[in-house]
Amino acid sequence: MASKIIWTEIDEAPALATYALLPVLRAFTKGTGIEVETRDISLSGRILANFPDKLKDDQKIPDYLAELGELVKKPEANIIKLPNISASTPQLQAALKELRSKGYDLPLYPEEPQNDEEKKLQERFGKVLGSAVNPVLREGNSDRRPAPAVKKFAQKNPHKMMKPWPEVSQCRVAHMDKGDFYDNETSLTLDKATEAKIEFVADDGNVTVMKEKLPLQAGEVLDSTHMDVAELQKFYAKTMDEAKQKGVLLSLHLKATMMKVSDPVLFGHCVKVYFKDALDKYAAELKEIGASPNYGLADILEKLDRLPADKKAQIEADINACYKKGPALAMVDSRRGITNLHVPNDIIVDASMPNVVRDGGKMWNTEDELQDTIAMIPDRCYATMYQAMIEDCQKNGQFDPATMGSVSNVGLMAQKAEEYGSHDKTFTAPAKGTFRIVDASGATLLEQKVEPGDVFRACQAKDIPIKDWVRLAVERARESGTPAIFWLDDNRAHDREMIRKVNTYLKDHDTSGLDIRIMKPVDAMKFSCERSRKGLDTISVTGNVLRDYLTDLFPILELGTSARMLSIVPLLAGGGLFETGAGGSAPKHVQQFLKEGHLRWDSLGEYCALVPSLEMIAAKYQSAKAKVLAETLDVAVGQYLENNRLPSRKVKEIDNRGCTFYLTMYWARALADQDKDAELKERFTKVAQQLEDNEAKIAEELLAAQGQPVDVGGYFRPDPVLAAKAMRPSPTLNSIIDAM
Ligand SMILES: NC(=O)C1=CN([C@@H]2O[C@H](COP(=O)(O)OP(=O)(O)OC[C@H]3O[C@@H](n4cnc5c(N)ncnc54)[C@H](OP(=O)(O)O)[C@@H]3O)[C@@H](O)[C@H]2O)C=CC1
Ligand SMILES: O=C(O)CCC(=O)C(=O)O
Ligand SMILES: [Mg+2]
Repeated sequence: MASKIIWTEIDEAPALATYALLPVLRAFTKGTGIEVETRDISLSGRILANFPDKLKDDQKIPDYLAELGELVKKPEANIIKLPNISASTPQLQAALKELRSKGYDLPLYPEEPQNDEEKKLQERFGKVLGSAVNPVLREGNSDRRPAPAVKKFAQKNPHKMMKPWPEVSQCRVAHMDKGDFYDNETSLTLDKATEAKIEFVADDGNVTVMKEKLPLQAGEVLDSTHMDVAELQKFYAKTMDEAKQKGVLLSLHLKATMMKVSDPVLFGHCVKVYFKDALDKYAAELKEIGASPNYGLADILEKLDRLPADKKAQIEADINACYKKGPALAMVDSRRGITNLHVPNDIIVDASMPNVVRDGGKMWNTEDELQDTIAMIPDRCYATMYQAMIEDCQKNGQFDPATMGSVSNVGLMAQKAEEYGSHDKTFTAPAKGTFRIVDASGATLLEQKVEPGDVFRACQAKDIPIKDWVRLAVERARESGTPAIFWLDDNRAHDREMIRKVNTYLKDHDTSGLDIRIMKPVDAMKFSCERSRKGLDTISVTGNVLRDYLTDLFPILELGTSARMLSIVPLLAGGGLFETGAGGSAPKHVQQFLKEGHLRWDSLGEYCALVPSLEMIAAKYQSAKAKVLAETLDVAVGQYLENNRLPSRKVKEIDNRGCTFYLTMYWARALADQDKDAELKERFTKVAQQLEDNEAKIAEELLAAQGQPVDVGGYFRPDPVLAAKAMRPSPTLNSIIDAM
């Protein structure tokens, strides 16, 4: 059987970086029996794969995501997964616009479907919206941590992004104290398998089936909950008053990309409350032009163009009056006047809250200065642990990356665990009534009484993944000799079921001498912060959402970016999914690249992910060559760090292309210097020599490419020829690599 690495083609900065790195990987693995194949799972690729009927033959592409979704269930899976866009509606619209302009005859996305046909079309697009990729590929739990060399490097060369916490800080996390998902949650563990359905029973007795088939396994944990939107609006209004009165910034932190059904609605309510005067006054006009607060203020402003000029001006003036009346909003881009409420995917909580901590409890104001913010995270399931960290900083000051210990994570993720698999079970209540989950016998398993507009959701966590998660936690605790803390809250219905399971499954393992505890998220956060400040490491063992949040939070503080994390998904079927870093696809990096030819993306995550991927081939196929490649790449990564070849943020200094060049040179040198494989040694002795002899020339050629705008022929679907040209601007380097 061929040993194959699948490299995912994705979006934005990591997609550009791939144009530099992949040719190197292919050249290095040539003749070793390792094949490197790509699969396009980018947003644009997924759109095209979804509409073959609308495309010419030469425009069609296969549904690679579905193919990889099958592959991850097989033992031979070995996939390098780079971060991809989880598209919010505005991102989908932008991608569609680009594709249509490139001659792909795709239908428009109906934001507000008017008939059955449009509804069907919306559903079809729904497949590519939001976090459409990760839940399909993540058929395993998550092991995210800094590689020892990376952590050591970060302590020796602490990043300079940390700002001090002020003596007096008005920063706080504001959350609801009733009516949120946390408050309303009910949960149970299935004692036997059944095929359930979700129904909505209106108070007038009318029953609507919301989800026809909900197969449930024995032993799985099933939850239901809802967000009371009247309480949510009250909460927003109250917090806005508080921010106004205290003279601090107001910010909202949600995850509208991943939580694609619930969070745009939660976001929309905030837009509605903040701009209430204007939106209420012109409700009829806004409806007519199809403007929805759920897509953010930017979308509303754009659609105003559909109105006569005087009406547009009136509405704009009224919107501006809301800014005067309300608290100052945190800005995403103060120079362009883009606020926190403009676009739902601009404030993605896992990435945005760590920046608040990093910046001393502040966000940017309209003057382009940092200012204290009240950070609204409506739901208490996850808000309170952020507040615990903020309090820790207010008491003890900023964390010190030079000395702080690491908080790594073992996350329950497999088989669409918990909230991150709830999109097809999330509904907005059409009326006053009850959502109920009914089993095959007609008995109600769980139910939620709701008011119109409330957001209902059901979540599942299957038993096999939970067992595997506990196993992985014990294994990590044993291998690292580090305390492992299960972040579970016995005040949450779901977590109570989980605690029972954890206690049961821990008994399957030898835990003697290990420090394994279960703590509430707030206490676990305090405990982990305290240890980290003392330079001690701690493993957080969490559910899917905290996995996501904590693996950005601590790495951003410790390493400057979560891109430097090792992010391994040991698949349940025995294969491996190697994610590159724990962050996203960095749209800002692309903007900078297009403007001034400097790509500040750090591919360390990609370099690091390749090591276990090659190790897996070595182990599975007894490939001595793969083993040597893995060992030498590990050495090269060490050299890359030791010699500080990380990308600069500034134009005309080393960028992604230079970084990948140095990694290449160090890797070649390590292969030349090893003695386990004579063939590789011979081959790479020459290559290493060539690269080293030409180091100055190559570095110069790479720098010379910077400083002017770059055209890669598109944002969501760049032209591969132009992108390759832009990302491989050194003829000297190219000739060495291409001759291999
Ligand atoms: N696994 C996945 O597939 C994930 C996908 N996403 C998707 O990514 C997109 C952007 O999300 P967003 O929340 O802005 O998060 P990002 O992680 O893309 O960006 C946040 C910031 O983190 C820094 N950063 C991230 N990766 C790197 C890297 N490799 N090198 C250097 N700096 C890095 C950058 O800081 P600076 O600008 O200061 O340089 C960047 O602006 C969204 O569409 C989202 O859905 C998000 C998370 C995970
Ligand atoms: O899939 C997504 O939308 C985001 C995933 C993510 O943020 C993570 O896994 O850290
Ligand atoms: Mg994340």
